[in-house]
Amino acid sequence: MPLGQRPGDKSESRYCGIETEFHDDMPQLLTYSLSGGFDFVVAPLVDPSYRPSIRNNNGGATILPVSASDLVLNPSQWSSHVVGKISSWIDLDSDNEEVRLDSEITLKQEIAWASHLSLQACILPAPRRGSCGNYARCVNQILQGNNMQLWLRVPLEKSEIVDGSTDADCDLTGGRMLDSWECWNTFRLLCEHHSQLGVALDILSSLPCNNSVWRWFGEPVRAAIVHTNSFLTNARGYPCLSKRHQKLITGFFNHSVQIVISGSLLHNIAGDSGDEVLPAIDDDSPIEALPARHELKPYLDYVAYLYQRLDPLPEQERFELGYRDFLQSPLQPLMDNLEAQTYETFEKDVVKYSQAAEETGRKLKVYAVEKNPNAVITLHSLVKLEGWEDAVTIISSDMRCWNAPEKADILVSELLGSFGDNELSPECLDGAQRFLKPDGISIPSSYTSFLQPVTATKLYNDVKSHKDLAHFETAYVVKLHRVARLAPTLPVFTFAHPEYSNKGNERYKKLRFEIPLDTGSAVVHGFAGYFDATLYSDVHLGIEPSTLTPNMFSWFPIFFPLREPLYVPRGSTIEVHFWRRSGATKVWYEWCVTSPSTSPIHNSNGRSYWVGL
Ligand SMILES: C[S@@+](CC[C@H](N)C(=O)[O-])C[C@H]1O[C@@H](n2cnc3c(N)ncnc32)[C@H](O)[C@@H]1O
Repeated sequence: MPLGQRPGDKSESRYCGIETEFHDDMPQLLTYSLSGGFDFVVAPLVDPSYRPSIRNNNGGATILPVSASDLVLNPSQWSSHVVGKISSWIDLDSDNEEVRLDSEITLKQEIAWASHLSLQACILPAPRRGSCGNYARCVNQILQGNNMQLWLRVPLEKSEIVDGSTDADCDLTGGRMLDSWECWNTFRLLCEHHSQLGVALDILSSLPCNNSVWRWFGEPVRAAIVHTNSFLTNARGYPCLSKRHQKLITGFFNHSVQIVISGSLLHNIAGDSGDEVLPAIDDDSPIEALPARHELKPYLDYVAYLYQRLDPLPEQERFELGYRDFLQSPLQPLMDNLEAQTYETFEKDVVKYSQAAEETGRKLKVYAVEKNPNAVITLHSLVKLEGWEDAVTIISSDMRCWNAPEKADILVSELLGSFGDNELSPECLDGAQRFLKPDGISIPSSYTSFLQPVTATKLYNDVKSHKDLAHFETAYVVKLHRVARLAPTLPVFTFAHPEYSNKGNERYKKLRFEIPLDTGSAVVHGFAGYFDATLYSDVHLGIEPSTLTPNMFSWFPIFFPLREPLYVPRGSTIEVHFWRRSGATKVWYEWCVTSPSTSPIHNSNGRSYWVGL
């Protein structure tokens, strides 16, 4: 039973699961959990006392002691209501060879059984030590030949590094406090960022600082396992969460992370009779109705309350849902001719036009210069429709080569891309300023691009799926959602108009991003880009996050990927170089990183991505 109705939210985060112990009557366990309101169980599939070597020592091939025959549920019930929990005793990096071998056999058997049952995902136990090479090798091997999602369990815990400690062979459950993100990062590096490898975060009573927590939102976190001991008690004795926990859970809802309740009942709620009878999962199910007041229902109710309390998604967000983290090629309005439906989308963005609208009280004479012959036809119809024939003259020409019959007071243009100058506004306006009076002005009068480093596993995997260099050296327009912004933006290139100096439009900028110390270490998959434009005087318009113009949807951010994810140790500075370069027929960007490690120069000579002049 989903947590509630939220218009537009079709994401996984509507569902809440429960972690259970091994139970040899899976149908009963499932009925109890589902009729208690949970949507799925995270359950061990095999008896935890099972050890392959003991079976072998006994000399007989016994069958795997599983929690239930596959026949007790149909495949769609298994798939939608059960997430497999791999035996937590396994230790693939143990010094004890027997434990190690038993662990490997068990892991493979359990995943094979889970695949047979059609489960969508299994949760892997947290690595027991910092050095987890053999565990990762086995998981990586499984990932090569299986469609199953594997979610590595890691605690969301404090990230202070004890002086002098090393990662190697440090017991994660022991006294020294390690950053659990490091453990995850090592594991996924060993597994080459496999797209089916995700994270299940254990949420405990204490939370690390905000920066450390929020870096997880760029990682493939699939489940948040909230322990009953992280709940506080309200005045009526019911479970509730601290403000910080509430904010975190809301963040999970917004990022399609499923909540799983784990642990035992720690709240003594007076008056809960527990004698309700609820129906079984569906009519043709073999599962019988049972007395079903689940003892952890108060925790579920509280999570549902947090979900239902969320504001409805604003209409714009709903409209943009399908674009979230979806890579698009930037438009090339100069080289290509835009289509009617692209213009239609632009024109729906009222905010963009109202920012520039001005009541002059003067009679205006307008030359509308458009190089797209198809758009020119539309413009003629529009002028007729509006009765503007006396005021507007339509010119079908490229502004760079049109010979204006008279000079203008104001040059109004709309040539900006997500990164400001990336649709070649500088080149077009330089060409057009010939027909501006010496004291004439341009709207916009200037624009600046901005960049910031981001963790964006989903985008990285999407770029990587093309299996070529060119896609790693291309900029994409994308509605960023599952990303962690690791530092405030920094300005990159500024262009002002009219521009009478001869400095040209090539640019170079070196940027240094300081990652806050309390973030801990992080990984950078690329750089998010934005722009801010000064239209005139103090009127601005843009998508730079700290100053963005509300309710505007014409521009999503731009994303410049890195060929290899950049590991950024705690307290590091990221040094990035960006170039805007041009040739006879094209303009392009090149970029690289020189600290904390060095990347190749991306898109050298515009070999992979360029904008046509
Ligand atoms: C971003 S669109 C403007 C959309 C328009 N404001 C609307 O809402 O429909 C940029 C327009 O400028 C035109 N354009 C780009 N470069 C040009 C140039 N050098 N000369 C004339 N028109 C140009 C494109 O064909 C396109 O129609």
